Amino acid sequence: MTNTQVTADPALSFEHISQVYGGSGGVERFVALEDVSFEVPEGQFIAIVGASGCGKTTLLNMAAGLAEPTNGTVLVSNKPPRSPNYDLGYMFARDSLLPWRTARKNVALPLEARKVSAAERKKRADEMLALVGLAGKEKQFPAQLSQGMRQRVAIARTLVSDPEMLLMDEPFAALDARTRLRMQAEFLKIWEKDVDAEGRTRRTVFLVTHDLQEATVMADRVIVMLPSPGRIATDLLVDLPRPRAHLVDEIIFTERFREIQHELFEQLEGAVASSADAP
Ligand SMILES: Nc1ncnc2c1ncn2[C@@H]1O[C@H](COP(=O)(O)OP(=O)(O)OP(=O)(O)O)[C@@H](O)[C@H]1O
Repeated sequence: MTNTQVTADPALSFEHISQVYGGSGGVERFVALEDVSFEVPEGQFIAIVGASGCGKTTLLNMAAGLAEPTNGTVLVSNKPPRSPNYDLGYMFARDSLLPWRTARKNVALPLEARKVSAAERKKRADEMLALVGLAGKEKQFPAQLSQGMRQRVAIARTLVSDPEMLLMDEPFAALDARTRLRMQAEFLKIWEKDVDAEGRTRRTVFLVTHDLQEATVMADRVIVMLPSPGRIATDLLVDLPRPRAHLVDEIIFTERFREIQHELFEQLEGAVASSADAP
């Protein structure tokens, strides 16, 4: 089940990436990433899991054009990453909504940067809010919404500009377990519906998470990383049915789900054990 898929035209590619901090001026040398290579085909949902400090966010920042590797090449749609890149959508743990803006105006924010007209912004923001089940809440401020609702506003904002790729860093980490599972299902419902003429999902997703269940429930493929130095331990295809948004509550109790969790957990545990053994 190890994934060795290489496509002619990947949405995202990391080639022999290393990231080294310090090593001069008395600052101790620290290898954050060592020879990390993988490609993400267009439309794939990939999750990166691993212990704290193994370089997950650094990889995401490289894709966003916010960090440059010490060595190696990162390509986004076959081009060097750039920032800002309006073809990318971002989602983080904290919903990062602006408290002084209504739900509608928060969702419309990425469209302002693109100079979309006010009327069109309102129309598209309201459509997205309806899609995430928040019709009628357009004029509410974040403080007037529940945490789950605020996260839905954040999903709507991420998708409103129709980005080709989504970069998500612990997007549901701030939610309680029940709400998290519901938001994962709601996100999948929208993402799985968004297909091309051949029925393939259109949008590539790069998800960084600590949560093995979240990775397995949502992704097509999971990469487990080891820390010190950050490197790939395993690369696993998740052969659970798609679409699975409507199955999320059942899938987590299936035998196959448990097997995948077990395999990922063993890799992660191995990582923890090997770093504990290190001098
Ligand atoms: N500017 C920097 N200078 C020195 N070390 C850094 C710098 N940025 C990141 N690091 C180190 O690089 C390693 C990887 O960081 P990164 O944030 O990518 O890890 P992560 O896997 O996302 O961790 P977490 O799950 O805790 O968010 C960490 O050990 C971090 O301390």
